[in-house]
Amino acid sequence: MCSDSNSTIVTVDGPSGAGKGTLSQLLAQRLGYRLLDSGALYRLVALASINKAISVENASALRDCASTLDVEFAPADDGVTVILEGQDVTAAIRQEHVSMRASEVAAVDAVRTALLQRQRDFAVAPGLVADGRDMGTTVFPAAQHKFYLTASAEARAQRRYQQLLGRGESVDLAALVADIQARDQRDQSRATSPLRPAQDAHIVDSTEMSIAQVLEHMIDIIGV
Ligand SMILES: Nc1ncnc2c1ncn2[C@@H]1O[C@H](COP(=O)(O)OP(=O)(O)O)[C@@H](O)[C@H]1O
Ligand SMILES: Nc1ccn([C@@H]2O[C@H](COP(=O)(O)OP(=O)(O)O)[C@@H](O)[C@H]2O)c(=O)n1
Repeated sequence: MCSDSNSTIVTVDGPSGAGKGTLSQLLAQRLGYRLLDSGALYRLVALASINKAISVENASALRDCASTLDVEFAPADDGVTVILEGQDVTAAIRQEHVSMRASEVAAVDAVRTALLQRQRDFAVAPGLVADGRDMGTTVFPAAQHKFYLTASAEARAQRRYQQLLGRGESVDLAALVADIQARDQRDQSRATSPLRPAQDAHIVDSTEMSIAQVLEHMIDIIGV
């Protein structure tokens, strides 16, 4: 199942704005584990499909796009630089229209299948923190520690709003709430690997918790 059986896997799934990326990065640093941002892979397929004018109905072209993605994740001072076909797309893949397209291409079966082994290959010793929607259910069902991070839709939209403003993107809060609801709905209702907690996941609702509190709670559960 895992590409390296000496790898301890921690999965962090949940809806948009729940804090998965932030907490996964902090956990990976604290534990000395590698990080998989699986959402970035779906965002890359989305951006590549926009650049190549591939429609979301064209499953075979999307599959080809996903299976031939020429991507590099390069460590940087402020996180990770994402390079697609030689271009730095770190900021481009976080734009709101790319988020929406990502959830559309993520509903295409052939895209999910094409990305499966690529995600599993991230597992190396001593461990991996995997951030996404189906890490604990489909990609790493045998993971040792599974989390499902959530928060109220209002809190998640507010967090995302502040985050995008901070990056200098002009955003409309009402439109953002609608986008997040549409993505949640699409992610939860798709046929393959829908967003839902794994049976053995710890559910953490961070609506009333700070980032530091969530981190300590997760570390307590992992028991290190
Ligand atoms: N518990 C929390 N309290 C306040 N802000 C948070 C909390 N968790 C995350 N955030 C902030 O919310 C925003 C979205 O978090 P992020 O980790 O990108 O979520 P996700 O990966 O689940 O979409 C970030 O700006 C992050 O700093
Ligand atoms: N494991 C994953 C990760 C992301 N995705 C899709 O990719 C989109 C973007 O994921 P993301 O994790 O970068 O998004 P945010 O939670 O950061 O908003 C999601 O809305 C999902 O549709 C998925 O289907 N499966």
